Amino acid sequence: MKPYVILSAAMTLDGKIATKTGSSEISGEKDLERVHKLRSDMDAIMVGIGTVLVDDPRLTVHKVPAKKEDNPIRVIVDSKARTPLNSRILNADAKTIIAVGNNADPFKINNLSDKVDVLVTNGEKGEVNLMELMDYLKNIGVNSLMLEGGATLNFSMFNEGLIDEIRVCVAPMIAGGKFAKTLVDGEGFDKMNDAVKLSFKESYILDGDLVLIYLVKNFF
Ligand SMILES: NC(=O)C1=CN([C@@H]2O[C@H](COP(=O)(O)OP(=O)(O)OC[C@H]3O[C@@H](n4cnc5c(N)ncnc54)[C@H](OP(=O)(O)O)[C@@H]3O)[C@@H](O)[C@H]2O)C=CC1
Ligand SMILES: Nc1nc(O)c(N)c(N[C@@H]2O[C@H](COP(=O)(O)O)[C@@H](O)[C@H]2O)n1
Repeated sequence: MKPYVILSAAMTLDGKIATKTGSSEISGEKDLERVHKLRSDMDAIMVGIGTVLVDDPRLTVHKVPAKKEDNPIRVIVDSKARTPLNSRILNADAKTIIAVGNNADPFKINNLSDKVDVLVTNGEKGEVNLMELMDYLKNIGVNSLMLEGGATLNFSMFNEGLIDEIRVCVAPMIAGGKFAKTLVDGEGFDKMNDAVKLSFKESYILDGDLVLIYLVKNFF
């Protein structure tokens, strides 16, 4: 069992979601309003620890008028419980769940547990078991989940067949750089035959940003 998962991201025309230094202000204001309306419609929003460490995101609805109850549950994929204790995702603006692996330091888990919910999962190599996490979320009533990156988590989620839809903003910019993160990094697939197949749904322009919506076709 799993929630319906929408991958949401902004990238430059050359597919980068951040520069090599981690700078990632890509969407224009209108596009950010679109993203935040989507956040308010979703039950939960998920990012990887890489994104938390670089961006210190809030993951709340703050670009359009909203009440505290409009904020989705925040879910962090953090196998070693590295989330800094002063991170903004630990504040009281919304419920937060940190998913860790079974080798995470119990002391770090305890510190995080004082502030938010911590879920210990059983990934084979100590990573967060994403299937187990999806099952847990669905069981607590999360029917829709917005995946907001980053590049490494996006690949794992595709690799495990957990993404249903993609909504991406393509901004009229080129960032370049072989060390800049792209929409999907991770290990990548070996053969193009294994690539995730998509079906085009919709596109439109928001103040120069191109919004593309695709459905994922090949569930296995
Ligand atoms: N433009 C945009 O729309 C967005 C841009 N970004 C940018 O992306 C960058 C961060 O991306 P990235 O560095 O790839 O980090 P991610 O946010 O993708 O986090 C990846 C980390 O999550 C942890 N993790 C635990 N279990 C898993 C698992 N099963 N699969 C995958 N990861 C797992 C790993 O760390 P560990 O082993 O320590 O647990 C891994 O290194 C930042 O620069 C950020 O600004 C991010 C989101 C959106
Ligand atoms: N849609 C979108 N456009 C961009 O240009 C972005 N840089 C991002 N980044 C994602 O949003 C998070 C920040 O959220 P808060 O404003 O702090 O709530 C960031 O961590 C990325 O996940 N998204």
